[in-house]
Amino acid sequence: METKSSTSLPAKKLRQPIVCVLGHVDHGKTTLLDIIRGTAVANKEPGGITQRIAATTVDINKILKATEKLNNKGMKIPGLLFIDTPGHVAFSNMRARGGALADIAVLVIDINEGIMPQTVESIDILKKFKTPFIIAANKIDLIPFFTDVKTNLFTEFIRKQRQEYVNELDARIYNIVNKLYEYGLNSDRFDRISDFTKTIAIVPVSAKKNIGVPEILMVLAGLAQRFLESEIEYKDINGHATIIEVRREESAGIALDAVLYQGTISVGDTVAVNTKTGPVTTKVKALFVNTGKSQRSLKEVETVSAAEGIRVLISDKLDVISGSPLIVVKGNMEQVMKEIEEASKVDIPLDENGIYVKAEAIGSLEAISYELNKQGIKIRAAAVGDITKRDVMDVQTLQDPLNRIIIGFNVSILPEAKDAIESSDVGVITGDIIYKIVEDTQKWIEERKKQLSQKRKEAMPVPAKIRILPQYIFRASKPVIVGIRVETGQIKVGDNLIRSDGKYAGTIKSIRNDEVSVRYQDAPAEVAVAIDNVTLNRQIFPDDVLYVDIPESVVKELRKAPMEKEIMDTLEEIIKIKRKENPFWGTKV
Ligand SMILES: Nc1nc2c(ncn2[C@@H]2O[C@H](COP(=O)(O)OP(=O)(O)OP(=O)(O)O)[C@@H](O)[C@H]2O)c(=O)[nH]1
Repeated sequence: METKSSTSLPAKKLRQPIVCVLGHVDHGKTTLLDIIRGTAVANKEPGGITQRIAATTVDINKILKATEKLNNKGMKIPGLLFIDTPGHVAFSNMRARGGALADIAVLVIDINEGIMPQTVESIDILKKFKTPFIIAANKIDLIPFFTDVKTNLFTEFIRKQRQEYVNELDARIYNIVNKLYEYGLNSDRFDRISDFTKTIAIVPVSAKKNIGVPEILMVLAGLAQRFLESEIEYKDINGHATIIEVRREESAGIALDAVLYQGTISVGDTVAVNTKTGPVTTKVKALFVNTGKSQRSLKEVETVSAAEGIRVLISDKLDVISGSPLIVVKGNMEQVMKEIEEASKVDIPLDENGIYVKAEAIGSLEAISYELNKQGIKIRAAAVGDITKRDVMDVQTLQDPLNRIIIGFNVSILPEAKDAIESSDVGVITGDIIYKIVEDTQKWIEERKKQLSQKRKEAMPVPAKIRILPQYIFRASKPVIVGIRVETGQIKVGDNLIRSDGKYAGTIKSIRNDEVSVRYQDAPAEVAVAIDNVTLNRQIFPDDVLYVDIPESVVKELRKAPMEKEIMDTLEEIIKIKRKENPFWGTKV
């Protein structure tokens, strides 16, 4: 028998773990969330959901009741707080303590469709934030041989299914398990897991038929209190919240819908928030929370403790940035301001040669940038906000035509920017689905590369740099035939070559790419070329770097109609070579 000694620590007071639901479009995030929150009915009423604030509590008593037939002993959490906006973009926009606001997540996967692009994006984001998650394998009612059973428990439901159904279900689960393994994740059906720290739990559910929700609650609660105890310990400190939505209400002024994730907030408190012009303080005029009973009305309160969805009426008309923190100031102004600035920093690797990205909030800016980077697309600048005329004008002046593109994720194009776009060669791609934007951007870049190459063919010589590949020497003279790598620019039949000391290095007689004779070849590529008027190991050598000779007469023109950055860099290298002999080379018209 366990006896409590007088020295044992008092049990930690836990706050509700904050839960976010993520997943691919149409896999059932909203339906599942509705069932869990018990808001399915309210949601169908017009405007029903709009009256609610940011997050919904599922009380521990409700959880205990739903899971009473399962082994639900020892639940210490006061409930679960579900963020009302599902999706990985919302998830990454909601920050707290330099990480994600949500302590834990439910990744919804349509069991019949498996892993889809937004499932992968969700996994990427969950990994990045190190957020523990479980998988709701949804739509199990669409699996062949399904028999409707009047129960909400998956555990009971599965016992009453035919063997054919059980096999079909397992086959689908193993599909998911195998696919997740490719992403470096170990997973299994929740009732076959012994160590939840090492294996991600897959809970089969039907949101539509309300099967498996008790198990979802059970696994979530167990996971949270076992592995997140330090994170979800309630601390009696100044209130910390994350703003989810900023409402500008004519009569009441500015209302901030937020999730209070730590400490306490009261009417009359001074709070710090981030605005478009930097962090400022204001006062709490009024506070509201969701009422437990009706889904449609709010309750005015004097004070609230974490974790809770709150609406904060503030006393000043401020341009508050959503996704940013709201922190109660209690004689620690400097530290609070620092915390707010820290939370507003954007963490995106930038490159001076890259594209421009805009998004509605810092989190989504990072999410889209991460996915673009993953595809090798570099980013020059990233900012929060709609696409303005100024953005278009700035991008228009960039040297490299491949950088003249603006990506807008969940933002609008302002009217005057639209005119500017029409009268420029700036490409604009907007949307609200990350993988579509990434695909469209790749297409745009390919298309522009083609156009540029086409233009080059029609016009003047293009600066290019090639390297002879010593392992592909086919003939040493009359003509030299060697394999080369076109490193930058474009070579064409008839181009004269020079060495890096400026000496003549022959003329390209022919180009073969994969057994096919071509007149032009763009970088990057490896091709065979025949070079006239030189002998290998006399004027040119294996491993030599050679350049296409550019007539002085076209230098100015090339600079006026700039091409991709790497080609312009090659032009500069050629100019340097030429200037060793003639310091004024390329300065004349
Ligand atoms: N048969 C079946 N249909 C389901 C189930 N869950 C959701 N659906 C249906 O799937 C469709 C998409 O469900 P949603 O809940 O809107 O999916 P979502 O992931 O929130 O979609 P977005 O908000 O568009 O990203 C709807 O038609 C639902 O009725 C389920 O368990 N079984």
